[in-house]
Amino acid sequence: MHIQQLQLKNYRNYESLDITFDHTINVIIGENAQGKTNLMEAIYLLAFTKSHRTPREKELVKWEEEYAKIEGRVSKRNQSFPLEIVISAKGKKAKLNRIEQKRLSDYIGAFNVVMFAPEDLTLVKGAPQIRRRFMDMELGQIQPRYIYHLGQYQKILKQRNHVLKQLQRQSNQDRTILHVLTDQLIEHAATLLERRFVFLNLLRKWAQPIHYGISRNLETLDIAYSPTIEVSEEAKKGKIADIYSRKFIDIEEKEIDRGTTLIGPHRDDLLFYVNDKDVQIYGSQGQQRTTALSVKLAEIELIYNEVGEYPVLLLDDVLSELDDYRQSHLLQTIHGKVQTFVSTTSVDGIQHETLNQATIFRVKDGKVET
Ligand SMILES: Nc1ncnc2c1ncn2[C@@H]1O[C@H](COP(=O)(O)OP(=O)(O)OP(=O)(O)O)[C@@H](O)[C@H]1O
Repeated sequence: MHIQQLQLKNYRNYESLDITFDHTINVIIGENAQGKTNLMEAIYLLAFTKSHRTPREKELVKWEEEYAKIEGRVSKRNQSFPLEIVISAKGKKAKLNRIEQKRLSDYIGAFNVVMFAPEDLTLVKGAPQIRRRFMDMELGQIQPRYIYHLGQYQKILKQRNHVLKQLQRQSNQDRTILHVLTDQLIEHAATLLERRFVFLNLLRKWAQPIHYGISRNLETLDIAYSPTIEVSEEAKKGKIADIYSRKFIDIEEKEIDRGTTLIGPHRDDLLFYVNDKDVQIYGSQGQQRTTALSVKLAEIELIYNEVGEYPVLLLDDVLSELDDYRQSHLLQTIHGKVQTFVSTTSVDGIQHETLNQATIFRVKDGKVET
């Protein structure tokens, strides 16, 4: 899969841009605050319709302008098709093949991207929501239906929390609505959990040999899912739903007392173990980095296996953060098969072979020169 062309109109600090990319490696060089990450973000946005760094879409529109437009031409399975996102005060429109898609799940998945940015180095160490977001984004792009269930789950969760808050204030109220919402929540929670278990199994399968290789055969990696209920990873939706039902009955008084939903996929986490030790607690910074890199490289293979084509890889300001050995490993893994974008302030710290193979773009004040 490749992105062949990118056109921007009033996007961040780009007034107007039209560039074509190399199918192998594209290196984007520029001083700080010139627009390198903005360019990566625009490619990411074409895949997910969302920015990787802000939930506030207004920020993406160039200051003093009314709207931003991001267009891309992508080739997948020997076919080329256009993607378009327009953001304005009226909201966001996403077009696939020039046809507006009303539901996110009809758009996401057409173009697959894996981003590795400095904040991904906190995948292991950071807060649980970073790991949940990672699972949700990756699952969403290989199984668009997952996005539908996630959206429904979040909507019902909000309503349920609202009802729990009302009951907290006046606990002798009728609980019928709470029970209806609980059943609806369980339906989607069980689907999300079942799909996360399958995803985790695949991620583990691909990440383990990669981690072993990057650590020069010194470290084994394991990844575990940490749910809020006692359930086996092999459990199917029906069984998971039963366990949730029983647990919700058990904790009903506690939930009313706290005024919030205490169990469910929105509270789950992923745990990473290196040589059987929890790497979040005991891992060195190097081990945490290696784990994050292994997981990202595993995602590339996972998408290839699920979708049948390699995704586009965006390395925003991270290549020079990796030592020579990790860089070589990464470059060997992607060589000749993954279209890659590397952004950096300087070529120092980037291996010469990478630069020899690459097309170089220079970014200055929202303009790009090749
Ligand atoms: N909505 C916007 N309208 C106009 N300019 C914007 C907007 N949002 C961000 N910018 C500008 O974009 C620039 C930042 O670009 P970007 O984040 O791509 O930097 P970068 O080249 O990746 O730099 P660094 O190496 O520091 O990460 C800043 O000058 C910022 O003021």
